Amino acid sequence: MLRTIGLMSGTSLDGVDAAWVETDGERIGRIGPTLTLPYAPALRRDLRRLLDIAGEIGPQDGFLAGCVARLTERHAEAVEMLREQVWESLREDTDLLGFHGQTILHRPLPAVRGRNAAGEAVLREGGRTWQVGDAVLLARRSGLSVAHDFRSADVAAGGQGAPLVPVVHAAMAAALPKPLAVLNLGGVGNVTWIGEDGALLAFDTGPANGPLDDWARRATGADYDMDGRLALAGQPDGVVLGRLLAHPYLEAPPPKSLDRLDFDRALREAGADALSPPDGAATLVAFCAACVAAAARHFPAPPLQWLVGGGGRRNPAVMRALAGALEQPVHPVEVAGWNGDALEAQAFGVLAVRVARRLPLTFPGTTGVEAPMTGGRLVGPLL
Ligand SMILES: Nc1ncnc2c1ncn2[C@@H]1O[C@H](COP(=O)(O)OP(=O)(O)OP(=O)(O)O)[C@@H](O)[C@H]1O
Ligand SMILES: CC(=O)N[C@H]1[C@@H]2OC[C@@H](O2)[C@@H](O)[C@@H]1O[C@H](C)C(=O)O
Repeated sequence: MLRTIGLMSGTSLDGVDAAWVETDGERIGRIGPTLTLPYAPALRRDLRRLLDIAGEIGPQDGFLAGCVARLTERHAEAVEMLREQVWESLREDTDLLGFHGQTILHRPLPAVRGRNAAGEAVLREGGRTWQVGDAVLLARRSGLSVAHDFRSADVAAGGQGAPLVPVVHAAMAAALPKPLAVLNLGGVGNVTWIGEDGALLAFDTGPANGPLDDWARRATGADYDMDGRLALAGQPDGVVLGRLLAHPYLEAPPPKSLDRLDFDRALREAGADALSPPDGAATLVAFCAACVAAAARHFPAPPLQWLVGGGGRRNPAVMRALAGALEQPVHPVEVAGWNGDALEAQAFGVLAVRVARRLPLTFPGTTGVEAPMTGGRLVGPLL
């Protein structure tokens, strides 16, 4: 087994999650400490701007380079701090880092020829997914090998490039009763369905906290709707919700995945901007839950239960809406003994070892690739 630190900077742009895990890429051994280092407001703002301009800039862009340097530095700090904690608690060091980086653009090839996930006609150009972060600098700063660039080989092979975590969900859920649905509610939502025979089906459900965070920021100036207070004070608007529910992404069969901004236009066109702050928040919460219910219609068989990870499980308005929209029991992943804040970071530790061992990262049932595919790249000292 290798001792890894997985590092995830998610679509919420709130900071870097880091987690220590011992693993051979297939099984999980000891699970060590985890931490989250938030980004300074200025970096958060600049990363948010990067998402808006990513389609128009190239890899040499000066603004991008400045952001990447600050982002990588924050990751290096997270590694340094976590290694200290691991040494204090376990007297262990680390062999390998799994560095996801920050997705600033995600436009995989449409799964259906000539149509994007929203059903709109598009030219079938080469697909593209872009995670930024300087793996060479992180390897130099830490003195460790770094696995990175986890998604681009899959997209180049015609896959969706996301989600990647399902194979790790399946490993963690080995002893749990199936069928099982594991839902991650980050900026975007994604679900992993695991069948009784271990079959995997995984895809992005729709927007989750992303639009809700943007809404809360405009309405209250806060980074997110703390404890769902705004949403719990409002009522979902039936007309706006009805328009959103007609979005073709919901009915489109998997494989499918989303960019953090993919629904912004649909939300504007549905008239969400005209709603009061509480009703707008309640409508976005209801839509997030309805997207998950729509996702369940693509499952081969109903799950026995839903395990929910990611920041969305901390929002009581979201959890209440999910319980109302889904037919099976909904629990935070903690009921299975998992850590819902660190799950993605832990997964990138496991995926890093899969990169090093050339084990597949993606599968026909997860990203739609034709056959199980390896991916990712390694830099730094040889293992
Ligand atoms: N107490 C809380 N009340 C309401 N919402 C919360 C709370 N805590 C976290 N959140 C939500 O969770 C979000 C962060 O979730 P998370 O860290 O899972 O996202 P991420 O990993 O960046 O996204 P992704 O999984 O899409 O990459 C916050 O932006 C916020 O919307
Ligand atoms: C392109 C990209 O970064 N996608 C993320 C995003 O955040 C949630 C959802 O959209 C998921 O598909 C994916 O992340 C998780 C970690 C994954 O790949 O499994």
